Amino acid sequence: MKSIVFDLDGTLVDSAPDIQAAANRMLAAQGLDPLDLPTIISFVGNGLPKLVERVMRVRGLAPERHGELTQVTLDFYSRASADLTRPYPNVIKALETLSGAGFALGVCTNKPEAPARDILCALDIERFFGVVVGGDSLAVKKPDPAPLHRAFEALGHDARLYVGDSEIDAETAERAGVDFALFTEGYRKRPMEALTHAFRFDDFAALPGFAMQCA
Ligand SMILES: O=C(O)COP(=O)(O)O
Ligand SMILES: [Mg+2]
Repeated sequence: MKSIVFDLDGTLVDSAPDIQAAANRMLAAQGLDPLDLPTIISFVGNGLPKLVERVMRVRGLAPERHGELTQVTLDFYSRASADLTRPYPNVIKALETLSGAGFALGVCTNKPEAPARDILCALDIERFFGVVVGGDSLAVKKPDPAPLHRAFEALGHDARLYVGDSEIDAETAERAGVDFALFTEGYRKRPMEALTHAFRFDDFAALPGFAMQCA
């Protein structure tokens, strides 16, 4: 039976509004103007430390303060990681269908593991997942294939599918040697044709049919 691992931000959940709120609270604490949602979305993908680095660069903050301001942003985010974050339409139904059909499910995200787990719990979808690998769970992050390998190893099945929304996810799947399904409504920057994928979908209602056909 097949195992399926999901990316989190821009794939299972639209989380950018809470990420934006945390980044803007950090900026406000420095007396700086907020950033709009499209700008924040363009900074998501390589994990929270990288997002803070990008926010600092556009607001002219000294790079030496990166460690401190990453912690400030993470503290704000940890206190409110699921206030505005919602699953995309039909995500919960798809997870129910897939787990009911015997698929082993997991999460591999570049978001730090603690807020990733908090979000899954707050949205009551943690029960579907046998493993959660975060951006700080290992020494390396996606697009290094190690976090994805770790997730699939924990699920313990051979046939493998990774579901994600970004160029980072497509590259990670390619380097890990697993099939990739692209959710087209997330935070991708390049045209969907530019990303290697076995399947693409704009509605989670379409995913179980594809997964079952290749299981
Ligand atoms: O936290 C990020 O920057 C990206 O997270 P994701 O890997 O779940 O898309
Ligand atoms: Mg993503």
